[in-house]
Amino acid sequence: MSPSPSSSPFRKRIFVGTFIHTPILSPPTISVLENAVVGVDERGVIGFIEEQVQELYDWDNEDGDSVDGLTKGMRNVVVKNGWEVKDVEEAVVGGYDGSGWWFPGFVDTHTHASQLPNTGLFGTTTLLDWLETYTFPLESRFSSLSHARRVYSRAVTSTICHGTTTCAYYATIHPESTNLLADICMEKGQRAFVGKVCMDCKDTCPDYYREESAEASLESTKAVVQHIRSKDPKGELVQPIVTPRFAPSCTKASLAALGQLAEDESLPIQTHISENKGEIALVKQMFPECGSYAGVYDSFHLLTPRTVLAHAVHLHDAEVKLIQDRGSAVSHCPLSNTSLGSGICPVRKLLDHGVKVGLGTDVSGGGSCSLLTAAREASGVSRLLGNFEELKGASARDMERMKLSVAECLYLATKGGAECMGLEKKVGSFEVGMEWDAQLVRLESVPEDGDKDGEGEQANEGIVQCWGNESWEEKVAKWMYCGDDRNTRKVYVKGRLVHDRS
Ligand SMILES: O=c1[nH]c(=O)c2nc[nH]c2[nH]1
Ligand SMILES: [Zn+2]
Repeated sequence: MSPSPSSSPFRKRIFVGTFIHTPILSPPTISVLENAVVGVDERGVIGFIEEQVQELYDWDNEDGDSVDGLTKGMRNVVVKNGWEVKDVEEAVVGGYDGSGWWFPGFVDTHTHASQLPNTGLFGTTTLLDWLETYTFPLESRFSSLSHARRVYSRAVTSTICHGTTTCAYYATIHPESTNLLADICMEKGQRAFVGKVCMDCKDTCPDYYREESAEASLESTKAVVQHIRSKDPKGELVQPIVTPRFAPSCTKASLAALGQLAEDESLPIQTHISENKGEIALVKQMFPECGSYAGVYDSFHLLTPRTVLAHAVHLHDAEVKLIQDRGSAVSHCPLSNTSLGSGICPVRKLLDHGVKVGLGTDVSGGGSCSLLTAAREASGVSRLLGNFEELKGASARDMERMKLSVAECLYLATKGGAECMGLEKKVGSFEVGMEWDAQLVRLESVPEDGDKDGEGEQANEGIVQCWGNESWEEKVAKWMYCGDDRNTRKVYVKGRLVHDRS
């Protein structure tokens, strides 16, 4: 049986090696803690962090062999921090040869677990015809629980294998299969936000969704909230999230009821905003009295400090200001924006206005569930945006500022995402008191004096190689630009090992 979110199936552990994280955005910083030990207690909480520990890897020191698998340096740190060595279950060593490091788990602020089977399918469509052609028919199949189990098990496993320790999921309109998605996250140990999709507007939703009324949508959302809270009352691992699909899918009655529910129950909210110009025109036509797309959500009390808005590609300045005033966040989904030809989200502008920004994979608009790929794409499109601004006559300095650095992209993938989801005190960086949501990253280490011409060695085709002369910052850049799930060797959530590829 899998442990409940609050149970404690393990004892104290120490994690050893190099720890890299991006704890601050301004100035963008890749912080490297070498020869370090992180102590994680029975609750999965970081109890201490010690850097530059002496005799850390000295398994055969003057005391003879290591005691209980802990070297003298490790034991000294444990005792110095008030723990007893006998209470430490194990020392998990990550990459002491310079080719591996511990990194915070990724926070995916926007994806659709139900759309996994359509990954890579969009043809020549853009948002509105893509929804009609590919997405609505696919999602209608989730009235079947066996179908839902098959897809959701694979979706959660895939994101975990790619280092995603927190994920904000859209399910579908079906409450039972949405509950199942939440159960699967709990079983597999992933931190998650799970939302039943609300879409009750008869003019914009397909015929086979006709049974969804504003009342039904609200009642089934409440049922999902209750189900998740019955299993995880404090939301330690999985939380419900109010999910109006996007303004055009919902009636005013439904938007109003969902805004009220979120307020009454202090629930987070996720939706889409300003992704595509046709969508924006539709919103203007459906909600002329609201002034703007962001104004629609604001009118229905759906713009809150716990709201995450996916895409935000074409916002007007006044909308950016409104979103910032309300403390809402943006999930930047660069791969999806590119695939569906939606445009490029001006992330620098959002950050300059003080809007919280994280990254989303947005499967299946996006063709990969990897947040590492999203970080890479965020860098790529930001560099292109600089060129577009140049065409519009921006200064060279402004053009240069559009580019997001490796440190910034990885910040968005970790701590930035945690801020969007209201989890910044728990996850996203390595600090005492935060929870151990982490991934062990390894590059392929190429031996300095290996076999001639690699003879006798199995070249690991395509995996990022580390030649021994790179700085830590360069290794991290190689990982972001060329890495994949083969580099993600172990994944922990709240101290629990949820993936082991080593
Ligand atoms: O990228 C997107 N994926 C969706 O499923 C969706 N629904 C509304 N708007 C959307 N955008
Ligand atoms: Zn989406």
